[in-house]
Amino acid sequence: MYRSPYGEKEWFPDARKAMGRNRLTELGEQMEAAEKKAPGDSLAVPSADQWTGGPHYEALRGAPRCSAMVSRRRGTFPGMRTHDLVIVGAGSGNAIVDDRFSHLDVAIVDEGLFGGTCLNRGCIPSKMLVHVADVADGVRDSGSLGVEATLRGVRWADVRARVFGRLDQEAAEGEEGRRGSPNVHVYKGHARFTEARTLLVGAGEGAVRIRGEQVVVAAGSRPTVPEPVAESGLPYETSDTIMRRDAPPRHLAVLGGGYVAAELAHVFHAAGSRVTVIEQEDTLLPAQDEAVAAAYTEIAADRYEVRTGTALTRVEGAPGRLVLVLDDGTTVEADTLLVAVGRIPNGDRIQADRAGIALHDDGRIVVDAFQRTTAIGVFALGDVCTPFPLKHVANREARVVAHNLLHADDLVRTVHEAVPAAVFTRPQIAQVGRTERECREEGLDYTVAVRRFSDSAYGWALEDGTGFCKVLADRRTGLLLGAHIMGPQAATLIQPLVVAMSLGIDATTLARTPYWVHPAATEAVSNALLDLDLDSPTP
Ligand SMILES: Cc1cc2nc3c(=O)[nH]c(=O)nc-3n(C[C@H](O)[C@H](O)[C@H](O)COP(=O)(O)OP(=O)(O)OC[C@H]3O[C@@H](n4cnc5c(N)ncnc54)[C@H](O)[C@@H]3O)c2cc1C
Ligand SMILES: NC(=O)c1ccc[n+]([C@@H]2O[C@H](COP(=O)([O-])OP(=O)(O)OC[C@H]3O[C@@H](n4cnc5c(N)ncnc54)[C@H](O)[C@@H]3O)[C@@H](O)[C@H]2O)c1
Repeated sequence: MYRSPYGEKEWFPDARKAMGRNRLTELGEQMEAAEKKAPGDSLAVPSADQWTGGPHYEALRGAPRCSAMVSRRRGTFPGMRTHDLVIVGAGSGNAIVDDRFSHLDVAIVDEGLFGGTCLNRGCIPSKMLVHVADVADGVRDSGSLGVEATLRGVRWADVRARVFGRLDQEAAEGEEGRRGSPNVHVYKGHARFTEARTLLVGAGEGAVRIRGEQVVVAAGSRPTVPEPVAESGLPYETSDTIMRRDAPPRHLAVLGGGYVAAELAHVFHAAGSRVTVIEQEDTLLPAQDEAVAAAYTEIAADRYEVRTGTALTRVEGAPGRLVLVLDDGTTVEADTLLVAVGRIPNGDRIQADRAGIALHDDGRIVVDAFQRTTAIGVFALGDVCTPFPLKHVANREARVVAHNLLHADDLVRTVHEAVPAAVFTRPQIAQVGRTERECREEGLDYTVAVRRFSDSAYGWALEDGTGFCKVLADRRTGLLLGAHIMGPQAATLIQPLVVAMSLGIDATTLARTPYWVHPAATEAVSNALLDLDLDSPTP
């Protein structure tokens, strides 16, 4: 008998019941043979032929019409509701359903607000607050431009009301819109699998069992809380909570020096908080290119108290008078602690094993290039599975899943090449492709060029002293390997470099073929490209 990768548990029990033992055994043997040939995570996912399009998938697609399933549809198992499609997670998962799905009976399940992390506690509120911080700091720094202006303060309560007044309304309207849709059923509650493509939503007497012919898991991720913080029993904030505070902290200690720390330290510093950032690595933003990490750490140290190369041992004190004890023997006293040390995918909260859905060691759901999990009929997308926990990636994966749900015989892949990212701090930071360290570690024959904003006319206008564009290219082909920008509007300036990397346009062609507006900040980009020392530059 076939033993699944999940131990004794049968891999697809309902299909097994519906189709009989032989076909499942055959499928299992094929998977075992594939695993022996090339072991690894990706092989835990059934091949395209096994999953869709092939004879096995056709048999499984037929499964709902088999007698066992039909009897369920007729209500042999009272309480079970069946749908053509069940989506767990109304963040990026909610974006799947459009007019193409109007012929299907769709269920959307969420235990929280529609719009998920991005709308309610992530990208959008943080960027709305960062813009306020940019304006406030712009006023503070305006003296260097010869403008006499004094910042009288940031009206936090008004800012918060404006930001969340708008976003809460968006979330509520998003849910109402779905509830009003004739083919969509909304379930509110925590969902976990009980068996293949079957979920229990909610708890206790109100719990509902639902089943999908196809299921999409878009359950996102949550902030990691390290043990010393959790065990202290003392209050702490995460990105989920801190943006909705009544007032900025007097002294905010931020544990972690990554994305969330860089953005929210900027927000609260601009709003009047004193800020201390604690990062276990030797620089802030340690995952960035070394030039960016070093430059940003220096800038941050001018504004905040920065403790790098040290980890938190324990939290003492009392609410509002926290004492963070660090492993270098020092302490930080603060009234508020923001925990910003990364996020955990929510795959561990859905009883994935009961549905035959495999997880990576880091908790992400295993998916193949078509976003298919190891369980037939179950897709995943976004933070719960992706190696790039970013909203534009979740959106792309949602588009791929939407297509693949409807076109089992013409699947499309998610391409994770040239994924850009931006840190919306002051100054902005953006990146695409490899860091210089990655180029070195991969032994690539690369060349690098750096152009400072202060070398271009627009940099003079900005009186910018810290911004730069760093580009890395393959010396022989001239193709870009990576790009890193720190400075005003870096998140926008990176885009031509993303386009070039995605479309295979070499650095010289990019610099010389299109016109670049003079005297715009983009000249720092075009000039960095022209500075590359390439073996065979195109004319
Ligand atoms: C502070 C912050 C700022 C960010 N800024 C940016 C940015 O500027 N740009 C960017 O690209 N990315 C940013 N991100 C990352 C981005 O928010 C995420 O990558 C993206 O929102 C993930 O989308 P998702 O659909 O995978 O998950 P989510 O949006 O988290 O959606 C998951 C949904 O599933 C629900 N759910 C989870 N488990 C269950 C369950 N068992 N049952 C029922 N419902 C469940 C949740 O309630 C949630 O609504 C930021 C993140 C944070 C925290
Ligand atoms: N602008 C954006 O796109 C944006 C903004 C915010 C968040 N995000 C997403 O959310 C994710 C989570 O953000 P984040 O800032 O929480 O994580 P992160 O991975 O960006 O940074 C976490 C930092 O905490 C440090 N760290 C870990 N444990 C620590 C400890 N015990 N003590 C001190 N330092 C510790 C790590 O070395 C790392 O530098 C990001 O990876 C990103 O995908 C994106």
